[in-house]
Amino acid sequence: MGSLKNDENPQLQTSKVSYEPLLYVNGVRRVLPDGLAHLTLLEYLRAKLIMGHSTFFGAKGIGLTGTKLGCGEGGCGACTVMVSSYDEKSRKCFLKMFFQTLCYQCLLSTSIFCRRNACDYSGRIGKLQESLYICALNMKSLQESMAQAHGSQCGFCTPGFVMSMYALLRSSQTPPSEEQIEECLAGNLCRCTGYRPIVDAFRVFAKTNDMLYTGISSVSPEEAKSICPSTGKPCSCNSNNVNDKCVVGDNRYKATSYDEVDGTKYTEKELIFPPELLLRTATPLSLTGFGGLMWYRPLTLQHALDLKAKYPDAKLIVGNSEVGIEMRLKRLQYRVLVSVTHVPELNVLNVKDDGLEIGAAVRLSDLLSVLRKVVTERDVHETSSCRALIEQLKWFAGTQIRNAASIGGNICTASPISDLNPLWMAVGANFRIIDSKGNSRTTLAENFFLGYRKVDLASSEILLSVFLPWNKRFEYVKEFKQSHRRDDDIAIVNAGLRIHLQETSEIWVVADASIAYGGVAPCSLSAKKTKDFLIGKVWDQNLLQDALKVLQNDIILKEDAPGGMVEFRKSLTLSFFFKFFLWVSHQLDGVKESIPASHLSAMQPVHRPTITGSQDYEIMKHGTSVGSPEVHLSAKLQVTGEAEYADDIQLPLNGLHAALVLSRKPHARILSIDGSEAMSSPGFVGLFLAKDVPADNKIGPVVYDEELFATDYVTCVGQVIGVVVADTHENAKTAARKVNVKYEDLPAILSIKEAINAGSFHPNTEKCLIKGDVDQCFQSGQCDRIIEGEVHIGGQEHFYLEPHSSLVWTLDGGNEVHMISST
Ligand SMILES: NC(=O)C1=CN([C@@H]2O[C@H](COP(=O)(O)OP(=O)(O)OC[C@H]3O[C@@H](n4cnc5c(N)ncnc54)[C@H](O)[C@@H]3O)[C@@H](O)[C@H]2O)C=CC1
Ligand SMILES: O=c1[nH]c(=O)c2[nH]c(=O)[nH]c2[nH]1
Repeated sequence: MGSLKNDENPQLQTSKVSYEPLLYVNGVRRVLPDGLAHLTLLEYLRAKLIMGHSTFFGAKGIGLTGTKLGCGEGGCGACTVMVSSYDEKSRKCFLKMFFQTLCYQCLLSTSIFCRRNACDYSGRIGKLQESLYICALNMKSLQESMAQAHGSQCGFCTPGFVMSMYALLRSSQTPPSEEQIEECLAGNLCRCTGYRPIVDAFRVFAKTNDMLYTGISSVSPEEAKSICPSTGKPCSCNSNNVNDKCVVGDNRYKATSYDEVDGTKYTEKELIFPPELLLRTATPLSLTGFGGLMWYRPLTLQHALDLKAKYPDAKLIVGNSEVGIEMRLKRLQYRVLVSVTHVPELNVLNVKDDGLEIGAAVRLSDLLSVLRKVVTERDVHETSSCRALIEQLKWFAGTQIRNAASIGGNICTASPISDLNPLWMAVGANFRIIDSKGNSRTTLAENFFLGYRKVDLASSEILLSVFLPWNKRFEYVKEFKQSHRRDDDIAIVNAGLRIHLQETSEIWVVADASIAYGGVAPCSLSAKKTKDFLIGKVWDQNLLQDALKVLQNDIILKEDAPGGMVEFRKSLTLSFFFKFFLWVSHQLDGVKESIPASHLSAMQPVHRPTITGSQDYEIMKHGTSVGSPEVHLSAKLQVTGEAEYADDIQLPLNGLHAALVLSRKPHARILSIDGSEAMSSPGFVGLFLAKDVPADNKIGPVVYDEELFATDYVTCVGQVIGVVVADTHENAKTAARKVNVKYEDLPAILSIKEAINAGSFHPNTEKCLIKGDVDQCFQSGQCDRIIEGEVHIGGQEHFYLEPHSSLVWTLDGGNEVHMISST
């Protein structure tokens, strides 16, 4: 069992408390065996038997496969679980479910939940009523609504959506608004439905005019006539007759109204927090994991600092949303992890006379709540920075990440596209740093970021807190972020801008300024020349033009800057400043009058109204389901998490895992393949290459023109060269990476342009589809408009959800092969 070594904390030598890491899952008490600190909660929850790397621990897993492993990096939401926590401050012996208790389990080390109550999503509706301490009625309503509204298609993302929505409902005192529902779903991706049916399924629970669902319209009778009975919305069919075109049958899904599901019940019914966890005194923890991993959870700052002194290379973790990715996807190996989630000094949120003190382990969603409160309580001029942070946090990843990720984690990761770091720099935040001997120092955020993921922290130091000063009168702060999409996406360029103005003789003069950008350099970057230029200048239209010229030469992006889109990114830096200038000017008497009317729209924040969508279709009644919108047969299984996917099927006890050996070259000749290092890798069982394929190595859906395993040449990165088989998936992946392939590089053609120049065309180009005569059409003079130009479209990376996996077994001594595969 996990235990704190007594020499590390004398206080515990006499203590009689249990040191076992404990969690309750769906109300069932689970003690985590030691040796599993390398596992994620997802792995623990999903496994029926827990296998270590080449060691069978014999530990019993839970087998709750309703929670899915999707992207594994905190982007898709398929692994969402609900985690209940007890509010120590209010000292109430009952649980209140907060939205911030929703966590990405796949990124969190199991033991983080030792004093928390993880509520997984799995099992039938009936089963849920028994096993959950929560009011199952509303979970059931959500599931029903999701199924009936056609909100699940492949169903892989469905449990994650239901959990996000359920957490919102359980933590809301009043029915949530449509905006809140959309916000809570921003961290969940769906690849099939296009979201409309999902949002429709959940909108039932919003506090809105639910005419759509109840049929009781608030619109005038005339308007009501144009409401399509098929979609419930105004539509082109102009029908109000269920037998007309674009009309669904009587048995179409009638979504339940908020009143029908009795939305008040879930707030009335208290959640039960396991009494054992309530009474239990938190204990420091020391656990081990595979490969000599040591995982600590200190309860005091001193203990955390002692650990840092003892293990200078120890990684502090809070949300683990960065370290988890580094260890799992980037294969970085950290021997010692120190989870500082329970260190009080790192969790402070103190509103002081001169500003806000924020502990480094404070979660982003907790900061957001405090900032929202502060802006209602303090003078408006003092909270310009707070409002900028609130806006930026709204677009920072998804809610699940914001509930887990910490301020310090974001700062110390020093990502070049961090949303918050340019703001900390702009607002003049101070970072308080403490070393393992207890000496502390402060540094300006502006001076903290030294290079690519490099910060001003010695190995003996940790970030203790951030100090956010209140704003002065006529000090304005604004945030900017441009990403490919608004929700749950990383920035292309982001920025924090601050200006302090002083009024002298009816003109506004710049007293101080700070301009910081992300996404333009290896780390967040201050536009220092622009700042120097601005100070002392009069804030008017002339300043704008001159400042843009200085800025252009201040933030330099080379043509081959990593991240590409150089011209676009350069223009973003300027346009952010332009918008900032307008936004500030608009608040200044004597300046706002000079803003041309045509520029006013540039100040408006982007506002996306809540999603609406409708589908017009014709019901063709054939006496069968064909032609009518039936709930599909798997829907019930999918919404309850019972549907079994290839990855959910438990392997037989001695089942083996395979991982592919992939080409790392775009075009090369294979000179040799050496598997010796892989063979000595833990758990290795076999390596199979082209020469081992007993039949034809050629495959293809129609024409067999691809090699199963590359023989002499590879023609793209990721081409399959072979397969390694091992006792666990992790071991198979590790061994596959150790297969040493020697290549001779050959010239690679990487774009269509290069292919045209090289005359390199696909051999089957005679098979092409032609419709009409394009040249004749252009020459006919009948085209309204002819637009000419060139468009280059890059590859589109699909954000993966269901992993590609296959389960294969043989019968009859290998003569009969069975296979289940994700499609
Ligand atoms: N996976 C995802 O989808 C997303 C990940 N992120 C990342 O999540 C991070 C947010 O924080 P967490 O999850 O809490 O990070 P974490 O627990 O993974 O720690 C991140 C880094 O910060 C260091 N660190 C944390 N607290 C520290 C402290 N007090 N003193 C010194 N070093 C400290 C850690 O050692 C580690 O190197 C950000 O770095 C961001 O890059 C942000 C948004 C989305
Ligand atoms: O500062 C960040 N904001 C995000 O929205 C995000 N998303 C992500 O993966 N990393 C980060 N970092």
